[in-house]
Amino acid sequence: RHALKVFSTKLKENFLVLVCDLPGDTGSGPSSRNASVERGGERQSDTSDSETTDIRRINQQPFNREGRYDPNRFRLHFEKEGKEEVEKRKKLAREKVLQQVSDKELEVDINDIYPSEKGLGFPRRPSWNYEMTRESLLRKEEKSYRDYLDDLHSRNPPGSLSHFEHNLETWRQLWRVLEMSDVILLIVDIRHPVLQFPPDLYHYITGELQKHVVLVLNKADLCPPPLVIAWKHYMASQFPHLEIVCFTSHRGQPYSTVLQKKRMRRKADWSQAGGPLDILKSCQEITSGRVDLSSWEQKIQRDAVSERLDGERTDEGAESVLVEHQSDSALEMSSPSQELYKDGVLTLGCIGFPNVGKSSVINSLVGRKVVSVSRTPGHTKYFQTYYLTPTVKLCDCPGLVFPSRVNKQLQILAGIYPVSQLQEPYSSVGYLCERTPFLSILKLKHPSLQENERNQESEEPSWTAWDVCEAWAERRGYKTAKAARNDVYRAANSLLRLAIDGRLCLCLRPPGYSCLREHWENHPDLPEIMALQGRATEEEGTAERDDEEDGESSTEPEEERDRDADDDEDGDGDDEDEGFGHPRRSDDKPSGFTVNMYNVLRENECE
Ligand SMILES: Nc1nc2c(ncn2[C@@H]2O[C@H](COP(=O)(O)OP(=O)(O)OP(=O)(O)O)[C@@H](O)[C@H]2O)c(=O)[nH]1
Repeated sequence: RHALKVFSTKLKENFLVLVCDLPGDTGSGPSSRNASVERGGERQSDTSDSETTDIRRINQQPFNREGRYDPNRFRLHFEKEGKEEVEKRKKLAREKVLQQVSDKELEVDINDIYPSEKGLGFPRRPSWNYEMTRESLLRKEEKSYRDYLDDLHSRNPPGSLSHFEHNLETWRQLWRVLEMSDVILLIVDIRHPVLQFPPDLYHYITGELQKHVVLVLNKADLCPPPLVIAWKHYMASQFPHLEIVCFTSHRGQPYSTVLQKKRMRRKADWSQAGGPLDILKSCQEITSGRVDLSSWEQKIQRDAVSERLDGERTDEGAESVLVEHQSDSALEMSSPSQELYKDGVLTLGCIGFPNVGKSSVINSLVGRKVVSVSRTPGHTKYFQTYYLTPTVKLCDCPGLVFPSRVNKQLQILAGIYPVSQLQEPYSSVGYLCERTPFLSILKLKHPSLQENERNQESEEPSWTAWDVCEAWAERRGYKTAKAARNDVYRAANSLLRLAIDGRLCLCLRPPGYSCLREHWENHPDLPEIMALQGRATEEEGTAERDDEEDGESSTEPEEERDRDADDDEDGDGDDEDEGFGHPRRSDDKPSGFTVNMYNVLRENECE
């Protein structure tokens, strides 16, 4: 920490920016996160003072090749589901015939996800003073947290709440980030922003804390531009104090195919992101001259220039950014900063659900890869601060799942749960299939049909979620090890991953979207959104570049792949010729909208 302080001071004086790892930060010090692990008495726990036997810990701490504990993984703690409920859902997935839902059902009102009368807040830090001992403060926090849970459960009958974070330590990190930040970047996935925007958090920040929230509508590349605009307007109408920014870290990418997924990982280029300048503009608006943000603006410009010159940024040319790793002791007896923009520095806090792309946003802002990126929810490293420039600091927070009334199947499709650890993936597959034209995209053959019946003109049999998984297993050749039967569990996992990655894309819509469709499809902001997505130019150039890259091997670090136990490398990588289109529903006719987003991936790409 001493070394870091020295660097921090130099940083301010000379604009010397360094990447710095704490030498002793292997978890052996008494105040490190590993100390928490030791305190917890279990090597693999990230501690929850509020743990009960009803908690399921998700994301087993992985061991790397040498079998060492990885301190950077933060585990989600969700309430265990009853065996009975899981079995019931499995049965339903085998029996219920899938029916396409109406477009109206894709429209989601935020008040249905977070009804105000259900007390769906988040746990607050209880008051404290310097007279209290550390132990008494911790006890008070635990009690307050238990009271919060009791209240929540008294207002919401069993089974009605979504999965949500039960690890008090994660909430403590949120408190700390809220305390030390001047402006909060609340990051959501544009495909379903209302699932990941807890109104209580917004009201707390803008009301009680009197701070600003910048809503980052991330992964804008996965959503048709009219829908991006419609969501932006909806959120602005519901939450008038928000600054709203659209963002993508995968700018100019065609809708991904299985092959493309690997390329995106290999070619992660953070300066390609669309949106950093808009975040800066929002912050300029908010700070209105109280912080000198010119160094940030220059950094963004330099990043853009170096990208144009080099095509690819190298570590040598790129600016490095100092990273300060906060220990858990930093979460304790600290006083909330009352003073905004202390020492002329703007502190931005990054908050969001798991998998919304927080790390990718941070990487894009920082300009080089300092945070590992993972598809596995809950992967963000523990509390870290990035000194972006002498006057701009970024604070990271682990992925947080707030309680809501969203249905669990949808929640899983929104990527909050490590798919490989799902007890029952089939009902989520059913939910997905009822909302996407899965048959035409996946080109499945019903398991009840014999090979010779394939092309016969018989009536299409009805499908259950189980049938879909079975047919997908058949198509991909997923077999169980013992009996060489179709591996439906693996198939279900694979389908869910396609959805989470946006390759079998389910986008929710704001209320009234269908009625106003034409309005959004002719909106004057469309060119702006398309430019952000990097789609204003034709995809041809990208395709050429893709071809050149064939056969290159991934440069993703080995450990990174090891850590992603959730990845289905072999499964997904097998069929490099396969791709899955942005689903086109019956009414997806872009009237008057000249660039057809849905044509970007044609259905026959699957063949
Ligand atoms: N298509 C698309 N995918 C993205 C974008 N940003 C992130 N992703 C993908 O989303 C997944 C999650 O990204 P992360 O940046 O690791 O998300 P996170 O919010 O930090 O996740 P946690 O560590 O779980 O909290 C990864 O597979 C990313 O490649 C984006 O702008 N567009």
